Amino acid sequence: MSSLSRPLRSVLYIPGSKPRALDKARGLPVDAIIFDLEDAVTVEEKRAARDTLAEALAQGGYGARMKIIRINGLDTEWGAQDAEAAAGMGADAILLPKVGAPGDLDALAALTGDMPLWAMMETPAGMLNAAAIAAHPKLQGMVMGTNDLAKELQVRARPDRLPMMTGLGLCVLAAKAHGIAIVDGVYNAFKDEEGLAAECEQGRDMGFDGKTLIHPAQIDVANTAFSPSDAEVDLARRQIAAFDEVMATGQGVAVVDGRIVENLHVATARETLAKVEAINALKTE
Ligand SMILES: CC(C)(COP(=O)(O)OP(=O)(O)OC[C@H]1O[C@@H](n2cnc3c(N)ncnc32)[C@H](O)[C@@H]1OP(=O)(O)O)[C@@H](O)C(=O)NCCC(=O)NCCSC(=O)C[C@H](O)C(=O)O
Ligand SMILES: [Mg+2]
Repeated sequence: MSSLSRPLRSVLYIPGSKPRALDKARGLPVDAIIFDLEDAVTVEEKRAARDTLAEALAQGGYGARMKIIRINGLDTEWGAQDAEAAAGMGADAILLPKVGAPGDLDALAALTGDMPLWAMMETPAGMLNAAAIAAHPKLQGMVMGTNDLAKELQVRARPDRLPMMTGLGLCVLAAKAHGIAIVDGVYNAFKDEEGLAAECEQGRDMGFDGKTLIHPAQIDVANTAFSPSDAEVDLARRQIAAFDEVMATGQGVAVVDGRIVENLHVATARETLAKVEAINALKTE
């Protein structure tokens, strides 16, 4: 399944250094896991985390969840060895932090061969170069790094994320223009369900495929927010049925709930139903 066709509602970071969390993740209802060797791992644990992670992945048990390994930057003492090791761990993709330009991905690809790549979008240069980064032939997905971005931009945290909007919007545009996946940044207050739900809804409305998470308590909120609601599914079915009906009479526009339905709306409706099917398929795998 390509990154675009698989559900990415909930994407959980797991520190590669924590065997208990690595084990727990085997039973968590997440769509994807980011096995982290970067910020969630202390300097002292960096090398050992690589081995701990390799063991956990060799043992398996992560089912249909997408497996992404976040390595350290290639400008660090661990990056190159992380990249070479990660390429052999059976993951679905390798995620490079702080991507500023397509050349950063070329450097990674030279170490990881045919592995699909993902990019952390979390620097001002990354925002300005988002379109060129998204166009990289090996790139299959982007992850917003809103903590690093806030630090670099020296902005204040606000519930409406206004200071982030330009960057978030540029990255969504870039990902959509190049047909790759894009996942929103983390919500740090992991015990604040209401705040998380509001931020998930904002991300969903902006076109993100899902949310990156830091704690299991955040999974249900993200899965709900990024799944089509019952009302959306019902509307999609009625739009398709109404459009089929008018088409049979030689017309190209139907009306449902007082709004026009044309072939582009039917395409969106079909995507909604396909998403539900993909989510259900994940549950049964
Ligand atoms: C935030 C935490 C440090 C909290 O940990 P802890 O105090 O252990 O939480 P709990 O006691 O509530 O944990 C309950 C059980 O859940 C397991 N657990 C906790 N977190 C995870 C997880 N992420 N994945 C899997 N399992 C998890 C615990 O092991 C407990 O299990 P059990 O003992 O069996 O009951 C901790 O949640 C944590 O470390 N989270 C990850 C932090 C992280 O990954 N940070 C880096 C990513 S964020 C980032 O870098 C984004 C980006 O780059 C940017 O710039 O924005
Ligand atoms: Mg970061």
